[in-house]
Amino acid sequence: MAPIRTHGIDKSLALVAGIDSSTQACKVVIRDARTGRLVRDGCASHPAGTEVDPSAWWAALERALQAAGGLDDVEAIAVAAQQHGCICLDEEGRVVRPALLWNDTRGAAAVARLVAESGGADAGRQAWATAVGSVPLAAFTVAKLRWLAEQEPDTVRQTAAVCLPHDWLTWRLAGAGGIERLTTDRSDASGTGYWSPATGRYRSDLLAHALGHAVVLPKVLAPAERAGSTPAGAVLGAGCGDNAAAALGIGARPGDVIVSIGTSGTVFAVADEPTADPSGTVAGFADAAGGFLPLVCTLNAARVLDVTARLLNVDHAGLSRLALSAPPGAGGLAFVPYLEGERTPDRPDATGAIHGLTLDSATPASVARAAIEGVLCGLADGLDALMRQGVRAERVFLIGGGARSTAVRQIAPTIFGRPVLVPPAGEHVADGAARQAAWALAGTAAPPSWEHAGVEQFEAAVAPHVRARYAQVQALTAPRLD
Ligand SMILES: Nc1ncnc2c1ncn2[C@@H]1O[C@H](COP(=O)(O)OP(=O)(O)O)[C@@H](O)[C@H]1O
Ligand SMILES: O=C(CO)[C@@H](O)[C@H](O)COP(=O)(O)O
Repeated sequence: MAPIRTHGIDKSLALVAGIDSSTQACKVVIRDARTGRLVRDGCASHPAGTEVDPSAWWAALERALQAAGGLDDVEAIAVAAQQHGCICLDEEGRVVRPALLWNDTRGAAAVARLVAESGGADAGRQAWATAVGSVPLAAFTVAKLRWLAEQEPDTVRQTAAVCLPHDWLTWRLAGAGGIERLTTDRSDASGTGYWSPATGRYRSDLLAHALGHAVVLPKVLAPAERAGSTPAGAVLGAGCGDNAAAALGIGARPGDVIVSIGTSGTVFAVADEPTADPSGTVAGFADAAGGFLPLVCTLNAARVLDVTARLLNVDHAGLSRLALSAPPGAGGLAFVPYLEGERTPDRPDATGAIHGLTLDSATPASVARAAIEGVLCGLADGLDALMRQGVRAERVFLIGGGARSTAVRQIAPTIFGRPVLVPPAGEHVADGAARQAAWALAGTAAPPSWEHAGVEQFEAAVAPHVRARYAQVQALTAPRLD
């Protein structure tokens, strides 16, 4: 193993950087590699939209790094990023078209056809779950490739390599080079739809069938393996998907379930065994520590809270106050939050709805409470689906931007029917990437044990009528007009 570069200072002061290139923003934390102590941080926003030129992510990374004081004294770096995003590169490593993101639902029909080609809809779902641990939906990279094959033959002709946001940023940090130098990790590879967490191998045949020809794919690195180094000599960790990074960031262990309310809503568990759910509800992902990360993802989470606050002309604190002033169940109001279509359940063309309006329930407080309850009910359905896959849920953590909301913290246990643990507000995804960087730097068998500040536990009486009401109306939504 290469000796740790210490720049002539005490080895215990080695710094590592963790990057979270998520949907809405790029966040950087710089931490002490040994203790995990936060030294400095930075953030920069990303453009809106479901397709984004990766150069915008690079520009945001540069701004976030500058805000975080740069990398000159940093020994190792790792990048976590939004999963699934499809970046097509040509032979020279040039980006062929803007990346298609996880929340771009245009490939829904194309991927349904792809799945059905494996023996019909039901047999196809079983075949894909067996092959790659997941039934691909519009979010998956393979769905985007199939959509491109149907819609953009020129793009497909130019495409020589396909990679994900964290792969591309890591490759750029390493100074780019040829497409054969691209790397990824198990967690992000498992979101492509053409890599199997159970076998640890690509299914390049499935990719070639979707796209129409074979391409260069990033080498899949082990959790603590190095992806290379920056031109300045800092070690590059393998990087990972943002959900896997969050698990590493909060030090989750088997038996833990994490509910994240970010741009996406996710419910996922650290597990010792892979899953293969033929219904397509649970994605059978890998984690960033050598295990597995069965996951349910919804398209509508923190931004539902953003938009409801805007609708009610309040800020997030105001939304919390309003929501907590209404009773559980919001006087019969149920908010189905499918504002961007939905991934779980698979309803890409759905819109949102508010049901149960009466003269009494039509109040800002009821709308605020119903919006929060609606987001949480979708995630509670996800937790149930995980448990049907045999996942243990001994502790439930709540993280992501939405977990900063007092109302979300207090209402969550009424919906999940169990206490929820909330770590101190922070950038848990970037923290996980930083911990992975420290692991790659140390070259040890296990990641460094960083101290985690105390979690806060929220408990409340379960309100089963809220989920019952939501279940009654959840399918009653209008399709999009466009
Ligand atoms: N106090 C709060 N209450 C509710 N939502 C919040 C609060 N603070 C931030 N958010 C929302 O959380 C989201 C960002 O969460 P984050 O987990 O960082 O998302 P991502 O990783 O997808 O970029 C934004 O939509 C933001 O408006
Ligand atoms: O698609 C998924 C998981 O399968 C999303 O969780 C993305 O990884 C985006 O994450 P955020 O930007 O919401 O953190």
